[in-house]
Amino acid sequence: MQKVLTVAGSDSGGGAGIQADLKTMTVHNVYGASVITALTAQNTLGVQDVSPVDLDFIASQFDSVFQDINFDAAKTGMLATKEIVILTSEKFKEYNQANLVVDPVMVATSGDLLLESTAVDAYREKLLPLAKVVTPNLNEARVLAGYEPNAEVDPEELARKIYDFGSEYVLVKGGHSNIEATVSGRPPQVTDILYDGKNFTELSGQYIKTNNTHGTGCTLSASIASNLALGLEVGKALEASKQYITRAIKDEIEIGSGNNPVNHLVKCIERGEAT
Ligand SMILES: Nc1ncnc2c1ncn2[C@@H]1O[C@H](COP(=O)(O)OP(=O)(O)OP(=O)(O)O)[C@@H](O)[C@H]1O
Ligand SMILES: Cc1ncc(CO)c(N)n1
Repeated sequence: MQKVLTVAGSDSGGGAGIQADLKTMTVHNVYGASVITALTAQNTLGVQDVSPVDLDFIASQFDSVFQDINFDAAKTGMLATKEIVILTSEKFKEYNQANLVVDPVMVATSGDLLLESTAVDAYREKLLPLAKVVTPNLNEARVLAGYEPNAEVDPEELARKIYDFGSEYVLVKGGHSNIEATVSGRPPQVTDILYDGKNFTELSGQYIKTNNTHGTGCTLSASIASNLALGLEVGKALEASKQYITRAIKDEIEIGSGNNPVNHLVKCIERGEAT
């Protein structure tokens, strides 16, 4: 069985972070393991508290899993502090991890901060050079590229600037763009752009008008890592993952009274395997 590692924070509410990643890996039929970087007290309404895990203990988790298990792919999510970004980069380098997907989580859907601002340089200098794919949303892309979070910048320009930090591919996600204002007469689409240093490829899917997008980014990056582990090349992995996240958003589930999570199990349900 293919094995995938997630290095991320715990979401007690179960919609994002480690919990989203392991569910997503499971429905992709790959084995998921985890290094937990931070604990969040969180639900569909927001993040009530955050406690980063002690740095030495994060290092112990890395050594435990890497000394025993060879991972076909890995992903990072919430890394919380500059020191955790640096440690994570060092461990991936030390253990020569291939197929690394970096989701540079900075802010939760609820608006709560999940990364200290001084960690951005560590992402640029240490982690991005090790990544196969980096998957910023528009705000994260602006910050990584050195702009203000709300600056009006062409996503292709952002992708070019981020590519220069050394990842093999950059996926700038379009989930937070003003989609409805840009469509005329055709079903609204949400488009992510993939850059490989030479060409741009658009990945489009149906836009779903909903606030229930808690965990979309985590779920997408866990799906990409799973598809890479299964042997798909990057373009095909992203196409499959885009289809999966669109279906997971569309299949709304009622969990709490705030921004509900996507349905990570949608693939299972469609295959009739969930029951
Ligand atoms: N309303 C929507 N309808 C359809 N697809 C969407 C919608 N919102 C986001 N997506 C898709 O979900 C994926 C994740 O994108 P998004 O921009 O939401 O990530 P994110 O902001 O990192 O997520 P998170 O809010 O979990 O941090 C992308 O493929 C994006 O196109
Ligand atoms: C633990 C965690 N990681 C990532 C996100 C981003 O959605 C979140 N809300 N919580």
